[in-house]
Formats: sequence, C-alpha cells, structure tokens
Amino acid sequence: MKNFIGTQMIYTYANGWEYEIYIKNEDTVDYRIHSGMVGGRWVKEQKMHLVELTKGVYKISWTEPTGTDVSLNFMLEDNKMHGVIFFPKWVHDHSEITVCYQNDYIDLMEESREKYETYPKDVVDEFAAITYVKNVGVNNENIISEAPYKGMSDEIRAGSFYK
Ligand SMILES: C=Cc1ccc(O)cc1
Repeated sequence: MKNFIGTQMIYTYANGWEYEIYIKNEDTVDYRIHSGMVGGRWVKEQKMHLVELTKGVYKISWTEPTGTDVSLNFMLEDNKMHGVIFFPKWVHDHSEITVCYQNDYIDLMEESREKYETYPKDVVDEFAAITYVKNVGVNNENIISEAPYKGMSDEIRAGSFYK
C-alpha cells in the first residue's frame, strides 16, 4: 500500500481514451483526462476507497458529484489497469457540461444530475496500458494543478513538463 500511495500514472484505455491519475494519499485522488468522451476535464480532491486486492494489485472506487461511479484496478507489475466507469445518461448526452475544472463547478454538477436523466447508465469497462508511472510522494499539489492540453502527457513522459 505504501508503494502505491503517492503514485502518478498515465494510461491509455483500449478505446483510445487517455487518463492521468495521482494517488494523492490513502483516500484522495487528483486526475486529468487527456482524451476521450470527457477529455479536458480535471478534478482535485476526489475522495475514494482504496484496497490492495493481492500483492501489487490495487482497487480504487468512488462516486462523483456528477453521479458518475468509477472503479479502477491497477496491476502495476504488468503495467496495466482495468477501469469501469458508470456514466449517468446525462453525462453521455451533455458531456460538455462536465469538461471543466470540476472543483469550480460542484454546484453545476449537482444541479445537472438532478435536472437531466440518469438512466440508462452508460457502462464503460476497458483495460488500459500504463504509459507512465512515478511515485512523487504524498499530498503534492503541483502534480495535477493545471488543465490538460494537447501534448501535455507526452511532455510528462519525456520529463520536460515539471520545472
Ligand atoms: C470519471 C473519472 C475517471 C477517472 C479516472 C479513470 O481512469 C476513469 C474515470
């Protein structure tokens, strides 16, 4: 568990969506979505549940202000993960509303999940290849502190992003 907490990862799902996550501490993640249905969205301070399923295999799960539920399994020894995302219908229909720095729009997310339809949910379950992994320590506010832009994940992988 100590190895996993503090880890920053970038991964590409089999459907092409690229995500970045930072396991900030034992119950919090920050994340950034580089591409996919809600590419451009980024979030800090998302509370989550974390367990070690077996040696080197970690599961994190949470429910979001949008009503989206997420459960992710990281298999670090194999450089792969598997994610399940349960999108309410409204996120699928109005994804542009969720593409923002969510922390500034929590009220809008909560209003939208009441205003628009929840069902049928859109279940996305996909494996992903982890393309970057680094333990950057706990509670580092500088790891995910700006909006994603085209080329950012390449810069992170190349080691030229953080000054
Ligand atoms: C909806 C959030 C979310 C964050 C990371 C991930 O891999 C999938 C979904």
